[in-house]
Amino acid sequence: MRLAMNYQMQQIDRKAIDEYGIPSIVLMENAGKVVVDEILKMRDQYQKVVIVCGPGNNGGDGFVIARHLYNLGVTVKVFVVGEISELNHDAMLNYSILKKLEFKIDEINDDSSMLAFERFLRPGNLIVDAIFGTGMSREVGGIYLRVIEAINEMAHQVLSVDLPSGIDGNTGHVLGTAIEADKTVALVIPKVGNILFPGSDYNGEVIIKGIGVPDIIIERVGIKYNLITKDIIAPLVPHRKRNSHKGDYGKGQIIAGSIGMAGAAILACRAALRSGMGLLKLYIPESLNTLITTSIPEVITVPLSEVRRGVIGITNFQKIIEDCCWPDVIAVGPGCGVNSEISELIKRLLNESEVPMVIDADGINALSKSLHWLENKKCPVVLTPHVGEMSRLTGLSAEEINGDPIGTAVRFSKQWKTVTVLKGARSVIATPEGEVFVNTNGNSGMATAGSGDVLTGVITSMIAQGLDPVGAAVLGVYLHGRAGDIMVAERGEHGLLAGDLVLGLTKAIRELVEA
Ligand SMILES: NC(=O)C1=CN([C@@H]2O[C@H](COP(=O)(O)OP(=O)(O)OC[C@H]3O[C@@H](n4cnc5c(N)ncnc54)[C@H](OP(=O)(O)O)[C@@H]3O)[C@@H](O)[C@H]2O)[C@@H](O)CC1
Ligand SMILES: [K+]
Repeated sequence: MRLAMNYQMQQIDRKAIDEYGIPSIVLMENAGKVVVDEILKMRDQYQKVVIVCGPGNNGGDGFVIARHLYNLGVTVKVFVVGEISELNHDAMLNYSILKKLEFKIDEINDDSSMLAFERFLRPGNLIVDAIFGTGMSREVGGIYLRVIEAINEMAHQVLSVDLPSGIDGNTGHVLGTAIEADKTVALVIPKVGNILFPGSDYNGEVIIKGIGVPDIIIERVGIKYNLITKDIIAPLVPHRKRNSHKGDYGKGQIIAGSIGMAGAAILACRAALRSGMGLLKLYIPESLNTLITTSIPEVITVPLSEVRRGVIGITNFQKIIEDCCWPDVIAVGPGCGVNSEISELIKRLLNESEVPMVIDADGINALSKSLHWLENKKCPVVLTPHVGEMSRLTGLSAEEINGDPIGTAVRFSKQWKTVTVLKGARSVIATPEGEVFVNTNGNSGMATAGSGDVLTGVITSMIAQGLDPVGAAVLGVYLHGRAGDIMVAERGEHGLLAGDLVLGLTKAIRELVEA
């Protein structure tokens, strides 16, 4: 599903209205009706609905909602923040209909009207926030700020129309203050502000509802951002034929592990095999061989001589490079440690190998000192940095990256021609062409050691099974998050281990296959 910024939503509206002749008032009517459907589903949770309207079309949606609820016999009260005379055309039209129905509509524009409004912010009243949507253009101030803060302080249940007022639909940033909604009905397609943090915390549950805009109009706007949903994921899951053998499910090569970090190698391998890879070779320092083969007998280990205890020596590189025509994919980095040997190996693999490469963890750290190596790469590269690693790659602060995760990932991918998986509570996958996929599943239990190694294993596995690097990254991130959700539902968030995610993976894949 596409994910829009405000201006793209406005382009969709304009195309629907001007080029396809769908009157704006019809779109507003549809918008109001789909929100009413959601309000009716909550019927046992309120006695009265209090609708707070702003000056634009978001407010216009609010008036439509009021009319339909009134028709259905629900007790409704309507407020306009600011001056009724400043309502825009369509909002004014719907306001006028309400007036003809002898609705009493009050303005909130001074201390006494503010006090009168606050009396409605009590238990039993559902507050509908129709103040601002995709037209938010600046920081909230004045009477708007007072209204939003009063709602946050006193209201018991709030439903936002399209976006919580005060959230920037382009970024998810809070423009001064914002409504803390329990539920948000996002219209047509979700906006970035419905999905990214901190906005996501203000949206509550997000419900996406169409309002009769044909898909072709949305496609013609050329949006490059996507929300990862099952409709994108389902076709990516590798098919398993009854009459098949392990060679049909790909061969992978993982270079991982060092003394003290053998677990990273084990987790990446388990995740790769548990998500369906046919054959896997793990290249490890020889002193880890016994430990690894006893922990995970299904993997073929290639023990390599060490330059010093637990670190693969440079003399092995020729063997790894010669072997690199064997697999369908190479992953390098989990638990390798930061050392000049691994840096040299990555440089040579980038220069000489033509199979797709997944670079994670210490591989990323090695690369961050010499990003220009990417200029000479012969293979597609997937990088999977978390915010700290992205900071090392770009020189940006964590705050700057968190403030613009999509922009950061897109700029990096375009500059270095990589598929970039910027991991976080909303992982962002960006392609060199500027396409973006945002993932929303997963939970805070997954913020645990080894979680990234599992993701590397899944993405590597999906490339081995024939997916292109972008598809593998998208499916891998989704499955990883879903595995976390499944396991947390069973065990709770606090004690989730990365190893649990490996178990969850099989369940997440099965869920998709059986759907
Ligand atoms: N277009 C369509 O066909 C459809 C749109 N739909 C609905 O419309 C919504 C978008 O409507 P919209 O474009 O009118 O913008 P909206 O969010 O109502 O606010 C704009 C108003 O707020 C004002 N304003 C902004 N920031 C402010 C601030 N900080 N403090 C004070 N004022 C501020 C701004 O003033 P201005 O910037 O012009 O000075 C302007 O007056 C969309 O989210 C969806 O709900 C649906 O009905 C389906 C059909
Ligand atoms: K709103």
